[in-house]
Amino acid sequence: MARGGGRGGNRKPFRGRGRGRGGGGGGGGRDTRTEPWSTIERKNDLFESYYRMGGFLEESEFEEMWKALQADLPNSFRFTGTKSDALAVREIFKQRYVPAIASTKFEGKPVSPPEPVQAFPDELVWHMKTHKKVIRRHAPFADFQRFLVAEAASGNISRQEVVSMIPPHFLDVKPGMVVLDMCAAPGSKSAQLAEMIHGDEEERVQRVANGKSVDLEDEGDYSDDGRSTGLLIANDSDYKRAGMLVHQVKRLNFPNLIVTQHDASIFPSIELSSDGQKKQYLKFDRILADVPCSGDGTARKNPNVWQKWTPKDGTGLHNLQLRILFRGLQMLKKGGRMVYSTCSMNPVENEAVVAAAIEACGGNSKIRLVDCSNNLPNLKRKPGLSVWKVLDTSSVTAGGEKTAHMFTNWEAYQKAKAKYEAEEPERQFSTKITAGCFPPVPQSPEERIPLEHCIRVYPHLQDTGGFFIAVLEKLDDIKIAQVQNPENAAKAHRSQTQAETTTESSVPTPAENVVEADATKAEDDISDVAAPLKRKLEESGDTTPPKKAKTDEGAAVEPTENGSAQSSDSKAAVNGSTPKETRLKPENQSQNKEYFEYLPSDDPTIAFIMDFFGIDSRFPRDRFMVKNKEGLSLNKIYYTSDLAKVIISQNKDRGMKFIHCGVVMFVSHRMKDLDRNQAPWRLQNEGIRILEPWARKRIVKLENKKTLHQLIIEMFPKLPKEGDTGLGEVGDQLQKMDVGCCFVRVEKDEEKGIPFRMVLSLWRHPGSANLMVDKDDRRAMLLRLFNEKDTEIINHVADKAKAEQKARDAEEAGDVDDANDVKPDGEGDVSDGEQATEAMVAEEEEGDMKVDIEEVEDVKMGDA
Ligand SMILES: C[S@@+](CC[C@H](N)C(=O)[O-])C[C@H]1O[C@@H](n2cnc3c(N)ncnc32)[C@H](O)[C@@H]1O
Repeated sequence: MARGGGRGGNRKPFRGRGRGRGGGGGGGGRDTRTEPWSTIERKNDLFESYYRMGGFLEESEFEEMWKALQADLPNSFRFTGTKSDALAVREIFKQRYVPAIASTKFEGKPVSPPEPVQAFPDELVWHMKTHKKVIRRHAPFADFQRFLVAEAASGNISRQEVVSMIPPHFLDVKPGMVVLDMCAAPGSKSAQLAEMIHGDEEERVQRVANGKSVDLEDEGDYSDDGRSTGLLIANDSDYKRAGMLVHQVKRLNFPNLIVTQHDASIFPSIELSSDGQKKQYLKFDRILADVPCSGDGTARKNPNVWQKWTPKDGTGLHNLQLRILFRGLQMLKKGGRMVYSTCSMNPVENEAVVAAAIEACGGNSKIRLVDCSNNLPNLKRKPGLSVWKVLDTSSVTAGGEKTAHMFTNWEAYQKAKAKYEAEEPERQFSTKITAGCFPPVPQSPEERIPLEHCIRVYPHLQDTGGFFIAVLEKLDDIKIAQVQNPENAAKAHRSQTQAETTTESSVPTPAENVVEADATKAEDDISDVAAPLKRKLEESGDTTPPKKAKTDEGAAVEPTENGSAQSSDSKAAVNGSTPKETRLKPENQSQNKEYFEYLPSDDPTIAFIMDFFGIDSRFPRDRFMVKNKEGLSLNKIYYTSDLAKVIISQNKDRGMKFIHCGVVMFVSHRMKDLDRNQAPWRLQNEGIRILEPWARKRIVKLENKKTLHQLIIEMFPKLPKEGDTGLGEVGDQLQKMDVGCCFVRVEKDEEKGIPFRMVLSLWRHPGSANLMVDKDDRRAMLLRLFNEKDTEIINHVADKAKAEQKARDAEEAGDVDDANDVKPDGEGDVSDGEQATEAMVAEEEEGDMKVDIEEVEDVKMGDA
């Protein structure tokens, strides 16, 4: 992973909230409770009755599952990044913290230590029973908690739920692939996908840059001098959640990543450069649709499920889920793979959606439901369902009476509804149930969709939440006739086949499990079979239908399989009207718009920087981007991959909502008297590891752990012009170097206690040197590399400035106003905070190279 600052770097965790299955319904929506989770009664009769009577599991296993669903969820996390780095951090964890926790007692009882989750390879995923609140608050876990916080902030571990880690594993992503994550916020799965696309890029680039050959036996496309040519587009329709996604993926320092904000069900077709004749559109090798869902599989951590579960959560989302899956299948390459997942156990949101989408695409000959029993063989799972029941509640407005009904097929539902409408017209039924919510009824064995290939993960199987995964492969192009209306296509298909097969289904239905609300039965019969379900429901329990897909002004232009433009306006599709041809509207340049402007390959600033650091000519000069309207290299210069550049350049004025792309590689070190092009630029931790293999100048080799320790704990240590610097091997090299930024290269050396390779950025001042790593990351490095948690970090410049300021304040006013204290490593953007400190040093040490402090302050307010 192209992380900056070795395993330190400029990564801040997003501190906003991101719980729940955003965009989903009441059950799994955001956790908005005010009362403590431990006091919430984990009971909901309707919820329990549906899963107990629905024939999901044998009775005894159901009891086990339900008990697990009511228990607290174990803590879990995974080690992230390139495999070698992740394994190194994992070893530190295993050697230092696991034994310590194993010997800990909490409230007099031994604590069960963290354990690797066997479903995942290489012991990279761990879970622990002790509740995270206990770990956070109680002394015996303080060191472990410090480790978790520091490594999460540094991006070396991701605190993610175990089941949420599963879908990317089934997607089988290889470096070089083009991947779309349709509903990506807050981004934990996007992070996994990005890591997979990245592969072992750094090792490969180092080999190429050093004149060695790339190992061609490995899978992946490394034609770009070892760099991964792959790309991830992470999308979310929700503005705020898309913001969370940006914060999450920024930490990855991945130049092959674009964040967009679109309704996934009408995700726009992405234009590639035209070949002069007809337009080319991007098709994806892999697509993940981790769709908004009711989230009833999250009941172990989400009290809303217990308090508000209603079948309407699932039925209300079925149509949106279907449209998203269908749109994904349209955009998939022939031969490509798509994963559909939810954290709901409800078949209406799962198998029903998968079956309806396959039918809408033209059946098994077009889309194959992949049998993944050999993937993640240690994952305990249950097969997908081929038969299920649909639960609905009807209500009588006047008395507020609500009754639950279970239906086994569409025809029975329609009959029951017709009967009620005739006999009890005041009773309101859900309008959301459609034919597609019911099990498919194939007309021939060939038509049967092997829904058992879907994967159900229940809470009791490996002590997790509940989850559903289906893996689909596109075998053939979807013809225009099918590119119309997924819901109507499925409905028409089901109506026809069910009318023909209601009495004799070709899919055997286990009679003993059927609880059928059939209009041919008397009302009393319905009451009998559904007795446990028939009850008055609290008004609050039957929530309004879940949030719908946001409308999207720019509707999609769908390139059909043969390349012509064909509308896929899915709103029209849902309404049953003929889809209109609509196009992305070119967006006006507005105040809020993010600008993505590429610099020309002969840009003089780039030429200067490349020369300053001696960057090999094989490093591309045409992928640098700035984020100002004028396209000027002012404060920050970003780097993106080639494909990201093509996509951004070709589509930014077509109405596509790009909200993030690029890794900050250089930030200007402004100096008043120097031309901008001649001013030295800072290497940013975000991009340093992408550039470093190609650098031939301004490289400092750090070999001793002691020197590293000193550079971490001392900010701005003195660097005398001659004689002993006190900075070990690094001091000698710095003495021979001009003022400006440089790479500090630290090679992995287990004997010396350096567990992985690091690349850090350092500014050489006339009289001092400073690692450009902020205090939090310095502390994280001390903990990780030296197991030191209390070592003080000395900032020579800030200490001096603070003392001077204090003296002035005392002299002038007496009272010191804390708010005006010099804050050398500001709270906000790390690099900007560093810049202010560097500015102070420059002013003091660099004399005539005066830093324009006002400009630096401007940068802090909002950089272009
Ligand atoms: C289950 S969450 C995704 C979790 C995410 N994959 C992860 O692993 O962090 C579902 C997401 O879908 C988004 N969403 C809801 N409706 C959508 C739509 N029509 N198009 C795209 N995203 C949508 C929600 O904002 C929410 O962030």
